[in-house]
Amino acid sequence: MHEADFGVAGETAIVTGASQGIGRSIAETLAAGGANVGICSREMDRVGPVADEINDSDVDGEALAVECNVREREQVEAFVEEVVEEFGGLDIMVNNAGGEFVAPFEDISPNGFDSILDLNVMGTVHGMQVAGEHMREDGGGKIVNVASVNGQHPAPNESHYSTAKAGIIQLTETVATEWNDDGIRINCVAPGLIQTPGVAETLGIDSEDMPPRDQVDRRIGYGEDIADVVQFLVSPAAAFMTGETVTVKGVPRPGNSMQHDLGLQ
Ligand SMILES: CCCCCCC/C=C/C(=O)SCCNC(=O)CCNC(=O)[C@H](O)C(C)(C)COP(=O)(O)OP(=O)(O)OC[C@H]1O[C@@H](n2cnc3c(N)ncnc32)[C@H](O)[C@@H]1OP(=O)(O)O
Ligand SMILES: NC(=O)C1=CN([C@@H]2O[C@H](COP(=O)(O)OP(=O)(O)OC[C@H]3O[C@@H](n4cnc5c(N)ncnc54)[C@H](OP(=O)(O)O)[C@@H]3O)[C@@H](O)[C@H]2O)C=CC1
Repeated sequence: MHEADFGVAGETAIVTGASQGIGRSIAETLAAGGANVGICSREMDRVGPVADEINDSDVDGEALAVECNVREREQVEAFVEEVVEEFGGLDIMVNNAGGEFVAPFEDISPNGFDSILDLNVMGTVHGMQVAGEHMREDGGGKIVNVASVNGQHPAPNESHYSTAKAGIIQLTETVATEWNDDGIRINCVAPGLIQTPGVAETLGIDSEDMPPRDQVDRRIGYGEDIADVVQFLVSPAAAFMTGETVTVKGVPRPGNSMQHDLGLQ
């Protein structure tokens, strides 16, 4: 009998942008699955407590928090090095840190457009290249990049962000073909609207009374909806998947009454 293996126990993972939101959910989920997690954000005061919470809990995985801005190559190199030294290797890299502001195309300055490309695309490039070097030396690994449905479908006032997230999808597909022989699987997750502090800040959407996860319509997503798919993608169960983008958006946009109520379709 075949039994599906979604396990990550004993592996070492890095999750960027894990002081809150989707990244925090991914880190907590992987740690609960027994992986040791290196987590970062731009401020130790914000990411440190997440590591403390994991380490004070009864999950099997341990956490190490490091202050790191993913837009700075040297900081990413130092972050990855510290995690490799602490936990003795690197098996999983989740490039989650990202963000946006919402503005019409004509109002976005060159520097504004560049800041979103730099954070989302170059932040992912740094994470992939630095982690990839360690993984190649160790005989392989798994990388998951966090894109967005905005990289797949047009939406007004998201030109910079959609361009960046579409770039992440192409980056995933292209590098997956290059690093296959190194034993590195690279996949991408494209979330729909997920309830996070960043969404509350950027879009003003804070759905406090969330329906349960087993209800697919009339709700936006939980961080755990993305974390569970990330764990699948880095697990042995996804051994035959690389270069793929998995969309996680609940009921397809035209039918999701919650997203309609929020004025998003
Ligand atoms: C139906 C399904 C739909 C799903 C939609 C889901 C969408 C969710 C997307 C998410 O990513 S959620 C998480 C979002 N959270 C955040 O993005 C955090 C909040 N944002 C920020 O912190 C910042 O905007 C940034 C993205 C991190 C950029 O930071 P940076 O430090 O690089 O920016 P600044 O130095 O402040 O500015 C650089 C440049 O950008 C211009 N700019 C900034 N904000 C705006 C704006 N609102 N409108 C126009 N331009 C803006 C700013 O003026 C600077 O340009 P110059 O003035 O120097 O030319
Ligand atoms: N929420 C949603 O609906 C969707 C989100 N996404 C994507 O999912 C990812 C996470 O989004 P979400 O959880 O909503 O975002 P949040 O804004 O809630 O959290 C973003 C996280 O990234 C960290 N971060 C931001 N910039 C940097 C940086 N330069 N270096 C290191 N860390 C950084 C923040 O930490 P700190 O501020 O402490 O540095 C924070 O931990 C992003 O890539 C986003 O684009 C995609 C589709 C939909």
